[in-house]
Amino acid sequence: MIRAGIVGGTGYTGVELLRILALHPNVEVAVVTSRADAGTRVDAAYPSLRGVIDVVFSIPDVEALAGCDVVFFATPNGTAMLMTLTLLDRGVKVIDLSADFRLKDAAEWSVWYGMEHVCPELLPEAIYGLPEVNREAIKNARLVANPGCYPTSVQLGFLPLLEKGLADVGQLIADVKSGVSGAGRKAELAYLMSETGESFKAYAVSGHRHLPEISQGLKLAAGASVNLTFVPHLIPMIRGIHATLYAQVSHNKASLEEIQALYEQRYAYEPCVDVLPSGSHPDTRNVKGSNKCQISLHQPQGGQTIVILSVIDNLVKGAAGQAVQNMNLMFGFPELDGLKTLALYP
Ligand SMILES: NC(=O)C1=CN([C@@H]2O[C@H](COP(=O)(O)OP(=O)(O)OC[C@H]3O[C@@H](n4cnc5c(N)ncnc54)[C@H](OP(=O)(O)O)[C@@H]3O)[C@@H](O)[C@H]2O)C=CC1
Ligand SMILES: CC(=O)N[C@@H](CCC(=O)OP(=O)(O)O)C(=O)O
Repeated sequence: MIRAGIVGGTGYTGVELLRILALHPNVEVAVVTSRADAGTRVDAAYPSLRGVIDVVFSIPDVEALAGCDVVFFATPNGTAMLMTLTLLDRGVKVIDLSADFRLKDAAEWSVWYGMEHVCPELLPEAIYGLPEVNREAIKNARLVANPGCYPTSVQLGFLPLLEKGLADVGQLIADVKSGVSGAGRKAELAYLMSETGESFKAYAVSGHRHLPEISQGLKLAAGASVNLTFVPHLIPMIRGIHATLYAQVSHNKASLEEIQALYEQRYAYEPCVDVLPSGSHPDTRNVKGSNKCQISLHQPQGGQTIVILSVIDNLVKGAAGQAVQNMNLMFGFPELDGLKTLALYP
């Protein structure tokens, strides 16, 4: 049994970590923090956890967290970087669900996140926690930067094409829709039901902070700089991300059948990526609550545009589930421990 700590245990990704870790065979949840709810039993705030989590919310305290084997940060950007160095020095492994360690370039991070990085010296060491790309490095990591939700769906969708040099890297488009839980549990006017319900809008079209993260990953896959247009949308549902990705693949490079075979081969041994039969239309409902990414491929009117559809649950493969997948790799546990949940339907 290892001891796990969660900083930010009352947020959506924190509670999702609790839901998954509560039934994990090798993990005892030892510390769960919340400043607002300190002193309250976790299962009083979240009665679904009665009988499986026996912890009281505490204020974030580095001494208490240092007694854990692994600490998850499910906190707003700029929080994990304040405590990570101390925890690593005390022999604790850290998995950060926020963006503090995702970008390799501290100056670029400051531009997108609007603050100075306090420990840029850790950025080279941090492993980007996308197991489908970095599985071996994750196994030996002390510090994992868990990918963002949009970046997970977009990278998994584009990777096979880019790794094989089949797509025009100057013309990539990611048109992506997220459920409202992607914005976290904060009370804000924009996320009220009466603001988001029965309506649908794009946002941050001129630049979203996930753009540099996605570009960084796609550049590594392609071995060349990429030009990506990324447009996020807020859609009136609670969980789920649907990415519609467009890539130009000239006819003399590959047919749709060859691309389908490439994706099936690339993800054949990936337990959390499921390539659907050609022509399928994945539905966010079919991955809700599970750590799966479902992908399908299309070639409208036989043209040069390949359309890739990629769906995940933003809170699971897009956050807490992927974080547990990374923890399993870091501690040598079976990769799917705690994650063998099927989607809820309907
Ligand atoms: N929601 C999603 O779909 C995804 C979110 N992420 C990222 O994961 C992180 C958490 O997201 P989410 O769960 O949605 O966020 P929430 O806003 O729902 O929750 C944030 C949590 O962090 C705690 N917190 C806030 N400020 C601090 C602080 N300064 N120090 C310590 N704890 C703090 C809060 O509790 P309290 O204030 O009581 O301490 C709360 O428990 C964010 O960085 C987010 O960007 C990543 C992928 C997907
Ligand atoms: C719908 C919505 O608002 N989504 C959030 C992104 C999700 C997120 O939490 O961002 P990180 O993965 O970088 O932590 C946003 O656009 O700000």
